[in-house]
Amino acid sequence: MIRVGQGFDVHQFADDRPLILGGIEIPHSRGLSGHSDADVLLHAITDAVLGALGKGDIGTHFPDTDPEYEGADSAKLLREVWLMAEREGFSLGNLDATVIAQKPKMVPYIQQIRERVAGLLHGELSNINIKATTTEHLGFAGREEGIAAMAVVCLVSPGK
Ligand SMILES: Nc1ccn([C@@H]2O[C@H](COP(=O)(O)O)[C@@H](O)[C@H]2O)c(=O)n1
Ligand SMILES: C[C@@]1(CO)OP(=O)(O)OP(=O)(O)OC[C@H]1O
Repeated sequence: MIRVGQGFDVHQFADDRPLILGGIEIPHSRGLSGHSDADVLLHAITDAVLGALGKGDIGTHFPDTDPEYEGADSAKLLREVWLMAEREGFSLGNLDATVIAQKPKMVPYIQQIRERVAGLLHGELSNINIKATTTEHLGFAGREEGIAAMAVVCLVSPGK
C-alpha cells in the first residue's frame, strides 16, 4: 500500500530564541517563536506523516494549550507520530521538503538535516530530499518576518 501526505507550517521570527530547523540548531541572529521549539520544518514533516496516515494534524495531537508541549523538542513529536506509522506497518517511501526563507542560507546545513531526519524516520538518505528557496524578498518570508516549510511524504507498506 502507498499513502501520500503533505504538510505546511509557518513560524514568526523572534529575538532571543535559537533557530531550530530540521532537528538541528542553525547559527542565526534570531530564532522562531512558538509554543514548542518552533521547528517549522519538522512540523511540516509531522503534518505530512499524519496526513498520509489520515490522522489529523500536529495541533490535534499536541495542542499548543497543553503545558506538556511548552518548549517541546519537535523531534520527539515527530518520533511519536512516526511510531504510529511504524505500528501500522509503514516505512518511508520518500520525503521531499522545502524551507521557504530569505535567510539564513540553508545549503550548508542541508546534509546534516537530512541525516537527522533519516535517523528520526529510520529512512535512507537517498529517500530524503530537503531543499530551500527564498521568495526573492517578497511577502513575509522575503521581509524576514518568518519562515515557512512544506513537505510531502510517501509511506509504503508491504502487500495490497
Ligand atoms: N534560505 C535559503 C534559500 C535558498 N537557498 C539556496 O539558494 C538557491 C536559490 O534560491 P532562490 O530563492 O534564489 O531560487 C536555492 O535553490 C537553494 O539552493 C538556501 O540555501 N537557503
Ligand atoms: C507544536 C505545537 C505544540 O507545542 O506548538 P507550536 O510550536 O506553536 O507549533 P504550531 O505549528 O503552531 O502548532 C502545533 C502545536 O500545537
